[in-house]
Amino acid sequence: MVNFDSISLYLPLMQIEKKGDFMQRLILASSSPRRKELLESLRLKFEISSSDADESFSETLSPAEVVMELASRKSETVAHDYPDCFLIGSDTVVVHDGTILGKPESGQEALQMLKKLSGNTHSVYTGVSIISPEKETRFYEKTDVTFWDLSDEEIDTYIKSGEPFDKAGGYGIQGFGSMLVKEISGDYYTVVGLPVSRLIRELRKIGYNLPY
Ligand SMILES: Cc1cn([C@H]2C[C@H](O)[C@@H](COP(=O)(O)OP(=O)(O)OP(=O)(O)O)O2)c(=O)[nH]c1=O
Repeated sequence: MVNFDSISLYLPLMQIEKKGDFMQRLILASSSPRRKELLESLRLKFEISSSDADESFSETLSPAEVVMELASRKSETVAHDYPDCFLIGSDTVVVHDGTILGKPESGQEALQMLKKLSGNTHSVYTGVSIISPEKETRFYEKTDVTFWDLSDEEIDTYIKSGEPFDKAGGYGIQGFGSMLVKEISGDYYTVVGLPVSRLIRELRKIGYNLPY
């Protein structure tokens, strides 16, 4: 004799379990339009939650530690709103001659930064934190960027374009700032703010179901 009550209870549970397998939610904890575009390029479904994490850091940390620490703060800030999800936080800094350069807050600061970077090689560090339902994974990537010798006029024109102000080191390699760059060594996407090919490998390792 078949017990219909137990079947009707059992079936919906199976469906929920199966749905759960597919529906791992991916959240990008960022207000950066670049990071959104880069994650879109991976053809993954994700949601955005901007994080208002404090971005101050201790001078005793290395650049790699700084970017991973700030990336963690960003993913942790939104984690309580998204239990059981996969959350990504990321942070980028420029390092010139041992000094960490964040985003310039004025034209004067942008000028100082770009003068330092002119004719020299600097490193761009991007840290990533992924919080999965089980654990947190952190990593960073570093890319070296060499600038041409820049004239005062070039720097002035670039600052007047407005591009430096929301970008670490005061430039954007993906925009008008491309004219400043002579060569790079490392992943281009680390400079733009999200090392996507490493990210995809780390997501796979921690059990995120990729569609490919
Ligand atoms: C060097 C460089 C940086 N950047 C950007 C990447 C980052 O968005 C920004 C560094 O600031 P971040 O603090 O890393 O990021 P953010 O404030 O823009 O976004 P959120 O914290 O919400 O994720 O600089 C470029 O877009 N191009 C470049 O060539």
